[in-house]
Amino acid sequence: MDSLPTAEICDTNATHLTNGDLRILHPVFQKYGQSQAFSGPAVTVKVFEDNVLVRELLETKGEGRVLVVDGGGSMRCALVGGNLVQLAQNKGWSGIVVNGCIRDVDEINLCQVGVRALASHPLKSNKNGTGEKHVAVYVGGTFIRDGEWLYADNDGIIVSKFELSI
Ligand SMILES: O=C([O-])CC(=O)C(=O)O
Repeated sequence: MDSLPTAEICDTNATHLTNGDLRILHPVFQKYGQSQAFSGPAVTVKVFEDNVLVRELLETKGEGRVLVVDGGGSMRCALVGGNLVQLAQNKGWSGIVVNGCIRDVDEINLCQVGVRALASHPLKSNKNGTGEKHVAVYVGGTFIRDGEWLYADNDGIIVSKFELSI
């Protein structure tokens, strides 16, 4: 999916940056997948070392949305792997942002879906189904609410209260 350039969004939305309607995530994410730029309404999920809810959401129609997974920054297992990214692609998600780790990097890098995560980790997560869907999450130093708009490209990731146009 085509996306507005994040640098241009920042240049043309100074007021929204000041009042907090537009927030820039800390530049701590690695880039995976073929898509260099993606955007869409955020769907949020908060989990810890358990990815059952992540799969449940990716099994629904993506309709160009971006799944934001707050995994609490855990460096002890992967919340998303090649199967889930393939599923996301098949269901029409435009991207996945993970405050945590992913695995199957070589497979993910062949997929069209844009993926951002802190790091890769070879271990799969627990499968107990704990966590919360559609709650406000704190990722990359900013709150992200379900339904806010997320824009990611090679310069960074920003989140906006409203859909943006230039
Ligand atoms: O199922 C998982 O836990 C994650 C994974 O490895 C995949 O998506 O391929």
